Amino acid sequence: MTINAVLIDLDGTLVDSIPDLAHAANAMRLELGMHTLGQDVIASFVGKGIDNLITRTINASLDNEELPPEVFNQAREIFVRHYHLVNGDASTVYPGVIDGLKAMKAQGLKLAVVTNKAEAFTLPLLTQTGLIGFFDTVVSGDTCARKKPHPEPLLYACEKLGYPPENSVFIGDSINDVQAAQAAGMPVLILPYGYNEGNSVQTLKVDAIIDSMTGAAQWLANQ
Ligand SMILES: O=C(O)COP(=O)(O)O
Ligand SMILES: [Mg+2]
Repeated sequence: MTINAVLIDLDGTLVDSIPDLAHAANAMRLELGMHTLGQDVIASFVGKGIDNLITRTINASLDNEELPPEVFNQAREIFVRHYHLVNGDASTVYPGVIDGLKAMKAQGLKLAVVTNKAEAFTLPLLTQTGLIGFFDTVVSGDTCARKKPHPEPLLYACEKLGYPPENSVFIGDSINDVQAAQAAGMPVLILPYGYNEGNSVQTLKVDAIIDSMTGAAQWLANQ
């Protein structure tokens, strides 16, 4: 297998962004007169983009039952206002990420971020964490018409990098990444420390579960 391009998820794979997401989600609940939720509960709501996180946080449930439009729009305005204020402040780059990305670059691989996070939050977070310089392209949750688990953003990233899915790999942390990669026809590696909507990654059928980005770089070097 010849691998030329690596597509990488952001939240739960490159950056632990839960403290800031949970802060904004709870600030939204407080402004709406609701009690706060635990950070681990909010972490289980992350994965399908911000609109989904807002709905799940208001419902205090993963089931994502649709909110009346006026409730959703008010909640979204509050969440976005708070998340813009704190995005990146308490988020940290996971151990092994910088060395792993350096090793992938040294192997001559092209790198892309493919995240469900909206671009208005993705680019500042990648800039603030110093990660942006590693990537040849960034595909955010609102870059294409559809998000992961749809394959469209992955296929778009492949096109931008100039390599087909057969010569690309996806590295992520959740079922949304696995389904998108498999629908796009590319191998998928999973890192177990992120957020998989509250489920163990051991349940996912993937090419490999690898403990860090340096391990992923090693796996790529062995292909
Ligand atoms: O925004 C989300 O829900 C998750 O973002 P991710 O695709 O980078 O994990
Ligand atoms: Mg993720």
